[in-house]
Amino acid sequence: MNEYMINLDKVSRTYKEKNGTDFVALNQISLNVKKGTIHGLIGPNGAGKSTTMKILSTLLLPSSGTVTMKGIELQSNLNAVRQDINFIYGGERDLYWRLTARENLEYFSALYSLKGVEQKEKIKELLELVQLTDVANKKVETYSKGMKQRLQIARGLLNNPRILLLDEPTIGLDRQSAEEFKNIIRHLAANGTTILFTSHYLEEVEDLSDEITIISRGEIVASGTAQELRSNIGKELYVHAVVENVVNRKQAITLFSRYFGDELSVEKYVERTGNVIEMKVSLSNKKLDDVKLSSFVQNSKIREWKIGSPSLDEIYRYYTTV
Ligand SMILES: Nc1ncnc2c1ncn2[C@@H]1O[C@H](COP(=O)(O)OP(=O)(O)OP(=O)(O)O)[C@@H](O)[C@H]1O
Repeated sequence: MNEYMINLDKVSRTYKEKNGTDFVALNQISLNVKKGTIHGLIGPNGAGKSTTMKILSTLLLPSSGTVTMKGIELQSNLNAVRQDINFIYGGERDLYWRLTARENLEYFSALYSLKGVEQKEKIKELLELVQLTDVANKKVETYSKGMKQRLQIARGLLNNPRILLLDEPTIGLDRQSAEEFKNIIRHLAANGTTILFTSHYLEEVEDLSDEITIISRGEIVASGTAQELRSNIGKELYVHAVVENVVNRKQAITLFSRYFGDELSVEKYVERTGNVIEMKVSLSNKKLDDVKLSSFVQNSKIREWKIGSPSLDEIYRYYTTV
């Protein structure tokens, strides 16, 4: 049996631009999401996240490549796949504000042919899960953003989906509402639902995801657990230094190289503001000696430095900074 609930194999998607030319929004992306895991998809604006989510939620067909969900090839089995997936977009779309939460769920459950006792039971169960039982008979327009978003989850679970796709689900939520939302997501994954979500909140992505994929300009640039992404770029050491009075990037790198020689393996992320160069370098030598490092710091023009593992934000910038 395929352990992957979502599998994209060399999937591309092209959009026609107004001037008639083709724009490649996704370029041969391959991605696997294991059953019962939470997978975060991150990338800059325009990277192709929503396009990926739309393809998986069957709203958009890929231009080429193969999409397999729960072991079934998507393109020729749309109905079979649709039964077992659902998607939730962030923001406040997809709900009828003049209706109560219960009425919304009754309406949407009818679309899945749920009726009678079965429908009643399902709605009761979901209202409890998202903690809206007490306000179930109030109009949605009186709800806070967090409550609306929890109702969206309930809506998205009406068909007992085995795969849940969430596009920026916590957008606009305050910390506490986002926390409540994440707890529901964790609960669902623990019960076997496979979850793929996009977000621009990297802290949240790291907190929630079993695996993370970084997409940039329509291509997947990294994928794995946060730990794997970390070790891919930084081995054990990661130096963040602010270098002053250095004329250019090359000279800043030379400063590091003079001390660390071949151990200096990556110097991709460098930002310059005035005459301060902020650089993050990974060093291949895991047992970097403290004496060597402090002598380096004293003798160079480094103003601040710290050693540690790269944060997801640093990993993200490393992979998405051109
Ligand atoms: N219908 C369309 N027609 C033409 N180009 C499109 C269309 N939809 C998306 N694009 C382009 O495809 C690229 C990928 O868009 P997509 O919405 O998938 O990115 P995204 O990663 O979700 O970005 P964001 O974080 O801003 O939501 C962008 O350059 C976008 O302008």
